[in-house]
Amino acid sequence: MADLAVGTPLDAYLAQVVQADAGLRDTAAVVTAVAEAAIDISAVIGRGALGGDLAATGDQNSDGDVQKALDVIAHDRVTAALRGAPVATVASEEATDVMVLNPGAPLAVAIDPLDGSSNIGVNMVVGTVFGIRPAIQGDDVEASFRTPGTTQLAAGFVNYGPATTLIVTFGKGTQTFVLDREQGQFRLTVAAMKIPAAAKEYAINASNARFWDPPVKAFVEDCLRGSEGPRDKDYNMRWLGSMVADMQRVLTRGGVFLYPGDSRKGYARGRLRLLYEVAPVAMLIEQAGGTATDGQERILDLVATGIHERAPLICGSAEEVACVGTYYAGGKPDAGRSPLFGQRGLIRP
Ligand SMILES: O=P(O)(O)OC[C@H]1O[C@](O)(COP(=O)(O)O)[C@@H](O)[C@@H]1O
Ligand SMILES: [Mg+2]
Ligand SMILES: [Mg+2]
Repeated sequence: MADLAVGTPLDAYLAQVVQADAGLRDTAAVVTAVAEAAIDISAVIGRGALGGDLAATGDQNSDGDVQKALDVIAHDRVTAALRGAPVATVASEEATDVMVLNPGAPLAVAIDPLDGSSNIGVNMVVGTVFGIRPAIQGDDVEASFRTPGTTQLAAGFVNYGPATTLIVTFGKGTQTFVLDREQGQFRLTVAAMKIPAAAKEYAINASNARFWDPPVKAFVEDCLRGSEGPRDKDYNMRWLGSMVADMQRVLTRGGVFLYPGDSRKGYARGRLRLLYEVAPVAMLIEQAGGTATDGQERILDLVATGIHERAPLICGSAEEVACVGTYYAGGKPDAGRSPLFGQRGLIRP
């Protein structure tokens, strides 16, 4: 693919993707559909409470989360756009079962229509996540989603932040586009995102520390010990309550994001869902030179047995993710001897 100038419109970029690989024509059409829905959703979010209470609660979704008005608005906008694209089936966070849109169409799409729902109503960053796979035809509508993340033809997310951005990959690097509101289109700003291998920033919800598995406790403990501990460097911490927001930071400046399994009821495999959050992000991260595991296994090799199945996610700068892996493999000193916290670790009995 030719180098692409900053400012290249999304449709011109997609034309080059298809020119380089005609087999991606339908996939590019799906990205166009998601981008068009995202422009609408961005306008709804940009009006805030002037457009009504976007945080108004309704029913529960299949994962037990209370749906907010914006969850449903985003779900309706994205699925309506996908109905006009070559999409056979959709697995959405906001629909209990697989949705059949266009029987016989070539693609299956997993979507988190609105990621970061706890940020709705407080003017914080939220997003839309998608992963596109070949559709497996036949009566079993879930079959297309019981394949590993390596079958994804493309993946991406939109961030409704100070700028509305689209971060996408077709398996040849990870690109960033920004919504040009005057032109009403996304335009290229980064042709190939690169995650630094080393980092000094970690993202985890520290309020769950007492529930974490010992390797995670030990890793975070050593981050807290900073240059006085085995990591031999001082860390910064971030947790934005919105996976897509944390991921744009990790993709842009490195770091390690952790949503591990923990001992809370229902959280043995963490909180994030494999098909429409973890696998799309894993493709973006790997295509930007990072790594993504569940602590031990490569995320993109995992196969979901149910469309709302959860998976732990440890991803970002390769050296940091590898370091977490050594804790899972039992290869790190017991931080319980930490001089910083005496015999009792800060977060371990
Ligand atoms: O509230 P917690 O446990 O810190 O979890 C925050 C995580 O939950 C999520 O909001 C889950 O996604 P949804 O909002 O789409 O359900 C992630 O975006 C975010 O990283
Ligand atoms: Mg989500
Ligand atoms: Mg969601």
